Parts: sequence; structure tokens; C-alpha cells
Amino acid sequence: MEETLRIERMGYEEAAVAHLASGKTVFVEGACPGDVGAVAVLEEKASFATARLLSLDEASPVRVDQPCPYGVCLVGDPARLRCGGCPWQRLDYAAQLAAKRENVVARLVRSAHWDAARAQAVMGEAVGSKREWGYRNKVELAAAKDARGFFDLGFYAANSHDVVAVDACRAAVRGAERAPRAMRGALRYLQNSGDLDIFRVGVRHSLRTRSTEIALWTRPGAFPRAAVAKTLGSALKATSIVRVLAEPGKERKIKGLEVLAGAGHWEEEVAGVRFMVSAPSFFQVNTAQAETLVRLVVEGLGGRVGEDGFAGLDGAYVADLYAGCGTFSVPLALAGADVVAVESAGSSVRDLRRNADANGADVDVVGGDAGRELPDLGRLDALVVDPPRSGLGEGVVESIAAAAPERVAYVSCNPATWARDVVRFEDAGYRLDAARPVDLFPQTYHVEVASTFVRQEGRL
Ligand SMILES: C[S@@+](CC[C@H](N)C(=O)[O-])C[C@H]1O[C@@H](n2cnc3c(N)ncnc32)[C@H](O)[C@@H]1O
Repeated sequence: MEETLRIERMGYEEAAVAHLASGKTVFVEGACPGDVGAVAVLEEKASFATARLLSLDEASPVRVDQPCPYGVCLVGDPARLRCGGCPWQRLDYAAQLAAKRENVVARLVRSAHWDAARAQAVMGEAVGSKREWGYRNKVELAAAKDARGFFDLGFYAANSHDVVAVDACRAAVRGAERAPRAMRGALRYLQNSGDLDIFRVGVRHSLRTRSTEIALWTRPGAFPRAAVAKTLGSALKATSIVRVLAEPGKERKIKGLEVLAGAGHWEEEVAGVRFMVSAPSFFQVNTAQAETLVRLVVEGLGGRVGEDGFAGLDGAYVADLYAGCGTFSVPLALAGADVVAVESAGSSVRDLRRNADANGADVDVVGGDAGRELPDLGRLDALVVDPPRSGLGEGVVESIAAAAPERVAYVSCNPATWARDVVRFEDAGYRLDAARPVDLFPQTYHVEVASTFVRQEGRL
């Protein structure tokens, strides 16, 4: 079925939103807000439909040339296999930022049932990334076999585990941009002598420290360490080459880490703080925007960030839950706070301890589940949470309320679960004081929200 439609806005993911003549909401792949054109309806469900843009009668003013050939979404394109990495590259950057902000506002209205005017009032402008391309400090490649059965390496296509082989990634920082081709060539050569059982390859590069780490994810077993280190080392100038032992699909259960060459970790600098990061540990992929998050968190809790470092939190007892390698814990401790950090991943716990020591920051690091450890932390002055996409676990907000911090900074990578948790905070006696979308992922629909809650008078 075909219809001619005017596209209204971006949806929460790749597609844009319009309405069919019947009034049904339709998600149109490859469209931009303001486009007018013919769409082919792909699927009709009870409450919505999906469609593909076939031709354009009027192109939206926010439509731009798409710089990356691997992810280009062409009008009328039959579902060609495309890299799923940068699905919003057809929109100009200002339109991406505006759509991300509107999507976060819409989550507050639809999921948290806020009045639209109140949601607009609390939401600050989106903080854009200075680098619209060339911002990712990490390239993560999946291994596959090509049509001839040869080892291949690339990015996943949108919503699938099909691998799209690419030579370069424009979203990656210079220094990692050409890593896909370099790694594919070197690993194909090594694979000639036997299957290395590699299922994932990570390359991290820092523009600030010049540190580059190659991480090969393999199943446990015999491995030609010296030959791999030599070949990869000549393919890409690396300061560290490691092998992470795990099973595909169970990457959280690390069975071991072997240093094949160099330092055995990657180093990055955020807001003047040096971080050592092991291959399995989480680290924010947009370093400059990680700095924005650090500033918003420290200032949101009443501290200061200046030319000469962090200040303003002397003696405050602050918990950092879901702390990673210490992106927030270390700056908060340097601002004078007495920090307790909780993190569940073993490699991140070790990194955090090392990062606190190396930066002269006094952080009490607890390895474990944030929800389980929180009730033992006692009464808090302030708290930071930065959970995974699932948001805060059942009962965590209630435990936070019992610890009674005056201010809570909540950094979220998923506005849907964040909006759900906003309701929980309000029910527990906290008011959402400020929220700001921060764009760590230009050219994608992903957005972080940095928010601050304040405890209401009259509570314990
Ligand atoms: C989004 S990352 C944030 C890390 C850190 N705040 C940063 O900015 O780099 C979430 C972190 O939470 C950790 N995590 C996941 N579930 C957890 C849990 N139940 N308890 C404690 N930490 C958890 C992950 O290992 C990861 O390091």
C-alpha cells in the first residue's frame, strides 16, 4: 500500500513519525521531519504501522548529505544492509539536538504523566557535542565470515546481528577511524595459520593521551600470543594489546585478561583527571562530553569546577552508585567530598581503586550491587546514580530516600527508564530540579540526560 504523507517529527529510534490517512501513527524509515513524499507501508499493526520512504515531493530543510557511505539511508532504498551505527546522519545536527530534546520532554509527558508546559520548563537546552563526527574514543567490531567463508570484521546492521564490513568509521576519533580496515587485514593474515576464535575486537584511542589499546575478545584456549602481538602492533600503533577471555553473548562474565603487549590498559584524561581503563570496563565513549557530564554532576551537587580543578564539597558524604572506573567519584573526591563508590563489574572496581590512588583522591570503593549495598551506606549528604539502560532497580529509589541525601544527580542513557524513575523519585519526596539532554552520540538517536533532584522540605 502506498500513501503520500508529510513527516511530522523524529521517533525515539531510527524512523520518523507521520500519520496515515486513516489517522494511524506510522514510523517511516529514512524520513526527516518536514519531508513530503510517497511511502510504502511495510507492516500494519493494531495501533501503528511501519513504512519506507519511496520518493520525495518536497525534501525537508533539515535533510543533509550523508557523509558516511556505509550508513547512508537513501530514499526508495530497498532494505540494503547498512551499518546501524549512525542512523540519524540524514538530519542536520541542530535538528538532531532539537529532536533529542523533544523526545526527552515527550518521555516526561507520556511515561511520567507530566503536564507538557512543566516538562518544557524543567528541560534545559541539549548540550551538543563539539565534534559532530570523529568523537568516539572506542570502535567496537564484530567478527563474522564473509560470503566466501573468510574472516570478516565490521559493525552490526540496524536491529540485527548481520555484520557490515567497513574500512573506516567516521564517528571514531582520528587514530581509531581506520582501525576497522587495519584490524581486518591483520587478523585475516593471522587467521591463515588457524582459527583464533575471535568474536569481537575493541580499539580505544585517546586524542589527549595518545594511548591506543587493541582488545581481542576470544574464547579461552591456545593462542599464538607473540605472533598476534607482533602483527597487530605493526598494523596499528598501539600502546597496549590485550586478549579478553569470554564466551560470545556472555561478555559480562570475563574469564581472564592476558596482556599481549604494552601497558595492559588504556588511558584517557577527563577534566584534568587521568583514568586507566581495562578493556572490559565501561568508559564514556565521547571524552569531551564526559567532561560535560562531570561538570553537571559536580555542580548539580553543589560543587564547583574551575580552571584549577574541583572544589566546594568539603566534608560532604557522597555516594556514587554504578561508578564505573570513577568518572564521577574521583572528581567529587577532589572537590573535597567524602566519597563511597559502588560498582559491580570486577575490572571496573579494580580500575576505580587504581584511578583514585593515582589521582590522590580518597574514595571508599565497594564492589557489589548498588541496590544491595546502598542501605549499608548510612545517611548521605548527596548521591550520584548512573545506571545501565535498565535504570534503577526495584526498591533503589526507596533506599535512596531512606539515606536522605539533600541532592541527587541522576545521569541516564535511557530517557524511557529515567522518566519511569522520575515518578519514583517524586513519590519518594524528591523534586526534579533540572534536567539537561547531553549529546554523547551525534548521528544517532541516543541521548544522555543529566538531572538533579532535590529533597523536599518536611521529609525525614
Ligand atoms: C552507564 S555505566 C556508568 C559508569 C560511570 N558512572 C561512568 O560515567 O563512567 C554503568 C555502570 O554500572 C555498573 N553496574 C551495572 N549494574 C550494576 C549494579 N547492579 N550495581 C552496581 N554497578 C552496576 C556497570 O558495570 C557500569 O560500570
